[in-house]
Amino acid sequence: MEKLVIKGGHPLHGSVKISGAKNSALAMIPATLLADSPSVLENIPDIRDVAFYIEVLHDLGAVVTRTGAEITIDPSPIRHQPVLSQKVNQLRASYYLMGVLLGKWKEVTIGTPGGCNLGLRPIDQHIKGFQALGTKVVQEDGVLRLIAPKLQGARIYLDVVSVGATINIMFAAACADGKTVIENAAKEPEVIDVATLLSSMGAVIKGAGTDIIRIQGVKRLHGCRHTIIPDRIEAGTYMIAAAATEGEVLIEQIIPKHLESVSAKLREMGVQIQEEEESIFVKGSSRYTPVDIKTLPYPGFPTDLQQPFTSLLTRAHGTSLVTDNIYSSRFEHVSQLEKMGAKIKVEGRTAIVEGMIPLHGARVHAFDLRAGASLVIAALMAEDVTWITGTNHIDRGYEQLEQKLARLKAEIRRE
Ligand SMILES: CC(=O)N[C@H]1[C@@H](OP(=O)(O)OP(=O)(O)OC[C@H]2O[C@@H](n3ccc(=O)[nH]c3=O)[C@H](O)[C@@H]2O)O[C@H](CO)[C@@H](O)[C@@H]1O
Ligand SMILES: C=C(OP(=O)(O)O)C(=O)O
Repeated sequence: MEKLVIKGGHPLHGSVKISGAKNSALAMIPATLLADSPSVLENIPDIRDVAFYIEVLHDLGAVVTRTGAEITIDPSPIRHQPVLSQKVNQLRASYYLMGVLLGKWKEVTIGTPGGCNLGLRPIDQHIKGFQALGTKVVQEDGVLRLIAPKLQGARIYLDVVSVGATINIMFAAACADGKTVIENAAKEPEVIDVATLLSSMGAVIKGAGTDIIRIQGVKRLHGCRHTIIPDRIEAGTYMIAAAATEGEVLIEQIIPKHLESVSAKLREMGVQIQEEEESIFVKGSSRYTPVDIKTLPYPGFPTDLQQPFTSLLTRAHGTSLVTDNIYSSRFEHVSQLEKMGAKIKVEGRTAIVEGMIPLHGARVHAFDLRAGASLVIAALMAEDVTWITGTNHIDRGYEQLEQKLARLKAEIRRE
């Protein structure tokens, strides 16, 4: 089984360039199918989820060409057919094909989406939105069939703040007749990024980045060129890793504003954070104050950095609490961190993390993407060697992880 082998105890030093945002890319790749001419997406991250999505588009008949971090997607040869491949079940963001293909053909038959196993991940708010736009939904044997003889704009209130539902409804609404209003919409930077792409394609969208988004449907969308925003979760992971190893790292090609909640928590612990226009310099320390983390929709602390942050908290001088308000059972990393010596107790949706615990190397497994990131950070902190399996999860979301870390003077290799 493929594994990452990490010999810890080296402070990270140097600079790291952050790739394009996974969660923008995974919405934009399908979004290009809404157009009637080719689109070019720049700053596409070289990660497994993107490769998978490109394969799904190939299977549908689109022509996708890739040159470095740029992909061109020509949707014109795409055929109307059910999307039932295994790939759909392995990719959370395959749910975006619902909104896109519904917008394009007013009908879609699709397998249920996969992605990280974080406990229950319902898509009832996506469905509620499609239904409000006039869609009939039938679910049987793990397959969803959505049919809308006509998509009609509507007022939709989301019961939970959902990134996926907000974006998916924007896709269908961009092609509906009349005006749609999404209330209690997600405000994540990736939602704004996708709205910007759709606007460049000819859609009429106002309010992205606030909790009320207004979409005026249009008859046709055309191809465009768009540069994806930097991945704030990848950036946050390197910030945490720098702090955890008492390192000094310049995180480049980022939007510091997107990381305010992470910078604030690191500062509260005693990490030095210096923000520039497009970079953040992180300087670790040998003494950290314990802090409490509560994950919330943006601009709150992101759930996707909760697991990596937990590894750092094992170094704090006291006990910290980590509460995940988005995914109540996102604690698959805890049993593995315990193998490395961590003392963490999970009570409901809260992990109680004991500090001042030196971690040691062990054989551990990444059960999901960010659990993998948390184990990599723990391994960088540990004195001796750690073997991490489950690299397929880590590769879903981190471009060239071992190369980037090796450039920061980490001792890491893939076997
Ligand atoms: C591909 C992608 O962009 N993934 C991100 C996206 O996932 P995803 O879009 O799946 O996450 P959501 O924002 O939809 O989920 C937020 C919360 O709402 C709940 N919910 C969501 C939809 C729904 O119909 N019903 C419902 O109850 C979820 O179970 C969760 O508790 O946002 C999450 C929250 O920031 C991130 O962790 C993921 O990295
Ligand atoms: C949960 C995540 O991804 P996905 O929604 O694609 O499973 C993540 O990026 O941490």
